[in-house]
Amino acid sequence: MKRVLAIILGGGAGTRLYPLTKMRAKPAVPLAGKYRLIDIPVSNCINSEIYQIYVLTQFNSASLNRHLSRSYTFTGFNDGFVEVLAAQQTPENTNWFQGTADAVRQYLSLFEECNVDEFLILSGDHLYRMDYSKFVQRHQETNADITISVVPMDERRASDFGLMKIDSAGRVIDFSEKPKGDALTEMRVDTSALGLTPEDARQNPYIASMGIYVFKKEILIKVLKESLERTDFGKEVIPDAATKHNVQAYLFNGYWEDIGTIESFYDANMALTQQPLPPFSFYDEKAPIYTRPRYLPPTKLLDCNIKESLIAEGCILKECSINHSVVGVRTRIESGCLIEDTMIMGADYYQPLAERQSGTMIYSAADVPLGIGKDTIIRRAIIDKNARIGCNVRIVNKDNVQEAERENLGFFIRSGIVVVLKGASIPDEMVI
Ligand SMILES: Nc1ncnc2c1ncn2[C@@H]1O[C@H](COP(=O)(O)OP(=O)(O)O[C@H]2O[C@H](CO)[C@@H](O)[C@H](O)[C@H]2O)[C@@H](O)[C@H]1O
Repeated sequence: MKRVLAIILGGGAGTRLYPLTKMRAKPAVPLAGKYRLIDIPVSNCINSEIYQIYVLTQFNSASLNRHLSRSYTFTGFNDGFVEVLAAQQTPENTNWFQGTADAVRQYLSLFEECNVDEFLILSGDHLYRMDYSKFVQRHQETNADITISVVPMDERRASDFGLMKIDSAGRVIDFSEKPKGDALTEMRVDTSALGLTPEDARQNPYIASMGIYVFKKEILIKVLKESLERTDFGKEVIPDAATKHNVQAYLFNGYWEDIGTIESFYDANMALTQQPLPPFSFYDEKAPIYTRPRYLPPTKLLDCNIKESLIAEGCILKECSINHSVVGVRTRIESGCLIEDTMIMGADYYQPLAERQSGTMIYSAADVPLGIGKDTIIRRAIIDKNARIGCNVRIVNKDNVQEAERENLGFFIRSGIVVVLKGASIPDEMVI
């Protein structure tokens, strides 16, 4: 796939995943204990032999650059790269990216210079494994101007997506972005035409866009240059293109989740612990998900009771119970803790022993040692990196709150899930 350039949409203002995006660009949000969101589309590209990859982000965080430069260094024998392009002020443009199409438009002159035939536009917040070479091949075979990857969708979630109608040759003849009410019903189709069984077609009567596209190079340039007021692919560019160009649908058969909200991100991480078969597995020798090599020591488990959980490398876990949880790199959990239905992202460094011991007499929240202190109970939470959680803390959402912003206390509650902020200190005995 030498003649394909991948452009990954790495996130706008980052409000949907806030507070995980408080201190980092969305593609740098940690996933599954040792990866970051950006590892998914980048690994899919590498496994599909696409090595020229740009990542568009609204802001350029140090952790994203560090991660990409340490993870994806291609050898000098090919022209591969993974590079971040951040929204920037220029004399011609003083605005941030106004939407997905605008983000691509602002770097169009750079993309125009690339010696490729197709642009592959991807999202930075999806969990799936896909061979893009089949997607591109289908695009070429149908001589499409644009090809949209699609999945069948059920009634409950359909209005969160761009929906389409297609003709018998797979050509998109109508596209509606996130329709509601009558407009939603109007987009119902018989998906058995896509090869679904009658039962599956009844349960999934919509064709949803995955928000990932293959564009012929000249078509992307044309549609972005012809009407500058169109700033979003799903809302404006694609619906308009469907009336003028050969826009094709490519059916993706496999697990795919948009994990761009706190709830869907949490659910996707929890689903990784599902037994016997999680819907997505990081273990696939033929198509691995890559990340940064860290050379961490093996995890130490001292008399722990662990069920249906993922434990990353370099952790030290003492006499604790962990159930249905994801525990990230370098996590330290002291004795007597109970962790359930929780994602702990881990730590970026080990705290020196002397510093941890000085924390045995805790005078302020800042003195709480890194990790999770003795006898603490955590349920249905996300604990961001480098958090310091004291002893005998309860993070259980005791009042069953759905939404709360307690930034000064070190946590948020989003969709009933407690999110402890990166680097936050939660003092001994605190109950959330
Ligand atoms: N200003 C910006 N700069 C850089 N990146 C940005 C950006 N704004 C958003 N992004 C990124 O672009 C991707 C698409 O995000 P959007 O919020 O625009 O679309 P949404 O996911 O709602 O719908 C889209 O994806 C769903 C599938 O999830 C489709 O059904 C629907 O038609 C399609 O519009 C995400 O990865 C997001 O982080």
